[in-house]
Amino acid sequence: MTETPEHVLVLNIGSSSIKYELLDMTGRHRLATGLVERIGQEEGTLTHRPADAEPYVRHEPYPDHEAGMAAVVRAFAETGLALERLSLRAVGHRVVHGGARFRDPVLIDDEVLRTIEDLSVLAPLHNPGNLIGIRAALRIFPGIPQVAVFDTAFHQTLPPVAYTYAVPVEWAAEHGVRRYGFHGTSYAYVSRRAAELLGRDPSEVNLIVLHLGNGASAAAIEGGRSVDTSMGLTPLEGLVMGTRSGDVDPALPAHLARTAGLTLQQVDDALTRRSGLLALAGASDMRTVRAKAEAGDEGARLALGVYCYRIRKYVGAYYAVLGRVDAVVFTGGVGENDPYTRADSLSGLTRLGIAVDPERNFARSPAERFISPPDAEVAVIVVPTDEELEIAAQSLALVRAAG
Ligand SMILES: Nc1ncnc2c1ncn2[C@@H]1O[C@H](COP(=O)(O)OP(=O)(O)O)[C@@H](O)[C@H]1O
Ligand SMILES: CC(=O)OP(=O)(O)O
Ligand SMILES: [Mg+2]
Repeated sequence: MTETPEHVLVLNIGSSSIKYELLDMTGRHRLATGLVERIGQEEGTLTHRPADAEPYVRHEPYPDHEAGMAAVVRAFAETGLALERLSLRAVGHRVVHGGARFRDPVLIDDEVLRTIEDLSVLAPLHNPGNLIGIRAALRIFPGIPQVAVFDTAFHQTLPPVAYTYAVPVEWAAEHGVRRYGFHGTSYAYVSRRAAELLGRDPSEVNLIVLHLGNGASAAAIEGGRSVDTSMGLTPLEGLVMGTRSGDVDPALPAHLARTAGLTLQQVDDALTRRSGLLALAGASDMRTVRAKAEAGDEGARLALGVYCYRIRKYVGAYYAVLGRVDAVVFTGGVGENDPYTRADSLSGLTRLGIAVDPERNFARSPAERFISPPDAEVAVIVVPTDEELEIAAQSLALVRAAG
């Protein structure tokens, strides 16, 4: 018997880009992936990659997300995969900030849209783009269930001691001031895969997971549930990132207002868009930073030192939080591909049972793999994340449950 294919389109939309994947969830394989870049600029680029044909590339202006989405639909049609003929089961959207409201994926309606809009102030690099994309998709795919999958949802299990800031309590009640955490879709996927690789049920394993991409965060996962994570009220707290500072003294904005005359907006903008690797090394992309460091650039060397030192501090902290750690797991573009970051950030931790085997660590491979020595007390594992597959699976499960 041949099964009816179940197609899900996944959209991960930023302020000037649309990343998408079309998955056939029956066989769990990708039919196409793609990216529209530089939306709103004079010339944009669409790169569409069908699974079984040459990439389809277009250079043309995409004045807004609607135009970008229309170009995506066209790219599918011109490469022989008309979306309307596939009868999509769902469109799954990555939404970064869901506040305390969403523990699970939801079908998008006007009220959900309003809540995502209200939360935009807490994720200014992410939610506004997510919203524009959702609205465009609602118009382009009328009648197809649209599902929001939130980065914050997986961290709704954080205990009060981990999510409470020691600040005036009315800020929490009136302004939602607490820690939320992000990259949850990635943590859900990666922690389940890590448990499988360890041959144990997720409820039995304690993990420290390091999601190191453009945005970067760490999470302590106890028995499959997130109990602490390094991002907080917004995706600015915690580790050093491409353009974000991560942890700083909270007195910094007031200090700069008094001494440099900067406005709060200017400081916020600098900490979000002009800090991190970009500030210290002059580049936000890890590959460029590594190349500069190898060429002797002192700023790039310091940036890498600060980046890895911050990760090591969080690993130590989460070891203390968990008490027992079965594995440290690396994921995200940097975590999956940069053996130097993995080695540096776990150096000096042998007393905790954490070590990286140089040969395994430097072996080039895109696959899931152990990089700790064979007899290590704590496993160190690389697990390529797949947020799109997780979003598609969660979206389909919701649509099926909704009948
Ligand atoms: N081979 C590599 N070595 C070091 N860093 C890499 C490598 N490949 C990708 N990266 C880094 O991964 C980061 C992007 O991670 P990714 O998870 O793709 O980002 P995003 O958060 O946008 O999804 C960039 O800093 C990039 O330089
Ligand atoms: C929440 C977040 O930081 O996401 P990204 O890594 O995609 O920027
Ligand atoms: Mg990512």
